[in-house]
Amino acid sequence: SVQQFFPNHLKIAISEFLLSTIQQLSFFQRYSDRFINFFSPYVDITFSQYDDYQFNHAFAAIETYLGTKATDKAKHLRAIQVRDSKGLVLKRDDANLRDEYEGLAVWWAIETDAQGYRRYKLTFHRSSRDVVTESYVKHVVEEGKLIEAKNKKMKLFTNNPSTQWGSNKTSFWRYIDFEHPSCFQTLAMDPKKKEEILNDLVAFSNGKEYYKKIGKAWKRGYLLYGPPGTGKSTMIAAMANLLNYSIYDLELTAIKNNSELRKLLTATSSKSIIVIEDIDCSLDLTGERNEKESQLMNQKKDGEQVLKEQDKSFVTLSGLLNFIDGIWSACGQERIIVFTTNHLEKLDPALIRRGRMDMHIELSHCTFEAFKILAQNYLDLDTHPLFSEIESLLKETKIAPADVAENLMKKNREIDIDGSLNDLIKALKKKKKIQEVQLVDDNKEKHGNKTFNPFRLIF
Ligand SMILES: Nc1ncnc2c1ncn2[C@@H]1O[C@H](COP(=O)(O)OP(=O)(O)OP(=O)(O)O)[C@@H](O)[C@H]1O
Repeated sequence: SVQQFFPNHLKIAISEFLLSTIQQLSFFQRYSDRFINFFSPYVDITFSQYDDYQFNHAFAAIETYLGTKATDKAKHLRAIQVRDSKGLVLKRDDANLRDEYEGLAVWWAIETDAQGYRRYKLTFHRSSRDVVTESYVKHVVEEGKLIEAKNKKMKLFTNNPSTQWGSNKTSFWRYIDFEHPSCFQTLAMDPKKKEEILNDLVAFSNGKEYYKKIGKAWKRGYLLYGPPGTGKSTMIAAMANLLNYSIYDLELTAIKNNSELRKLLTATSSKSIIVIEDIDCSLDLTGERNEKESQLMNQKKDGEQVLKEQDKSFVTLSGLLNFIDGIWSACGQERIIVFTTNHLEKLDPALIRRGRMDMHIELSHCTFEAFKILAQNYLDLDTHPLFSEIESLLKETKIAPADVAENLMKKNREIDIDGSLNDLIKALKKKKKIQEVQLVDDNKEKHGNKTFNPFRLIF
C-alpha cells in the first residue's frame, strides 16, 4: 500500500520541507513588498467602515463627500432621492476618484476587506503628507457631515447579532437611510397628551444651555407602554421625524456582555434616539442564553472544549442602568433613550424610576378622539352619520389603533367610506362579543365557579 512506500518519518520530512519552502517564499514576498514600499513616494491611509467593530462615522462622511464630487465628469452615476425633495440627486458611483486640495492631488479608492466590509483608501505623494494629514482629511469629513446635515438624511442603525453564539464575532452597528412617514399630526392619541409630549421633545432639543446650567447630561428618557398595535413604534418614528434625529435600534439579545454594550453605546452619535423595544423580553436574557450555551456544549464532543469565559457573560440590568445614568451617558450629548414594553408591571422598578425614564407615556386602546384622527388620515373624513355608532362601540370595546387602521385602509385601491366604516363596526361588534365572553369566564375563574347563594348566609 501507499503507507508502505511512504513510511511515517518520510511523510514528516516531506511536510517539513514544504512548510519551510512556503515560509521562505512568504518571507521573501514580505521583504520584497517592504522594499518596493520603501522606494515608493506614495503614502496611503485607509478608513474602514467599522473600526474595532464600531461604525466609523468618518467613513460615512467621506462617502457623502466623494459621492457628490464632480458628477459631471464621472462615468458611473447613482440616482437617489433625498427625503422631502422632489428631484433626484446624482452621486458618482466610480470606485476611484482623483481629488485636488490646495493644488495637491490625492486619489481615493474603495476596497473590500477580507470580512467583506468596505474601506476607503486615500493615496497621496509623501511630500503632501502634512497638508493631507493635518487639514485635507479634516476638510473632507467636515464637508461630508455638512452635506449630510443639509440633506437631512436620518439613519436607522441596528446592531447585528454576533453570527453564531460562542463565536468571537461581536455586535456592531449597520445602518440604512431612515424614511418613515409617521408624524405627530397623524398619530392617533389623546390630543392633550400628544401636545404635552410634543412640547417636552421640543424643549429638550432646545435645552442645550439649560442642561449645561443645571450640570446634567443632555439626555432624556421616555418609557412607552401599552398593548401591541397601539403605536409605540409609530411614535418613535414621529419623534425622529420631528427632531431630525437618527434612530439606534438596540437589540440587547445580540450583545454578549456589558463591555460590548458600552462600546456600542459610546459609538452612537449625538442627535439620536436609542431605542430598546420590548425591554421586558430583552432583559430576561438568562433563560435564552443558558439554552444557547447548553446547545453549544452538546455540539462539542466529550465536553472537551469548554466555553470561553467571555461567551458566558451577558448584559445585566446594572450594566444598562450604568449606561443610562452613569459615566457613559455623559460622553455623548443630545440623546433620547426610549424603552417600549407591552407589560409595564413586568419591569424592574429600578429601570423605570423617574429620573431615569423622565416621561412615562401610555399608548392605549383606540378612543373616539384617536379614531377621528385615523379617519382623517385614511379616509379624509371629519364627520359621518356612522360616527355616533362607532363612538358608543369604542367606549365598550378594547381595540388597538392598528386594528382600526386595518379596517380603514383602502380596499382594492379605492377609498370606500361607507364600506370601511361598516367593516370597522362589524369588527368592533365581534370584538365586543369576544370580550364579554372573556369577562364572564374571568369572573367565573375568580369566584371559583361558585354562584352566589343567599340561603348560605341564613343557614
Ligand atoms: N396611535 C396610532 N396612530 C396612528 N397609527 C397607528 C397607531 N397605532 C398603530 N398604528 C398603525 O398600526 C401599525 C402598527 O403600530 P405600531 O407598530 O406602532 O404598534 P406598537 O405599539 O409598536 O406594536 P408592538 O407592541 O406590537 O410593537 C402602524 O404601522 C400604524 O399604521
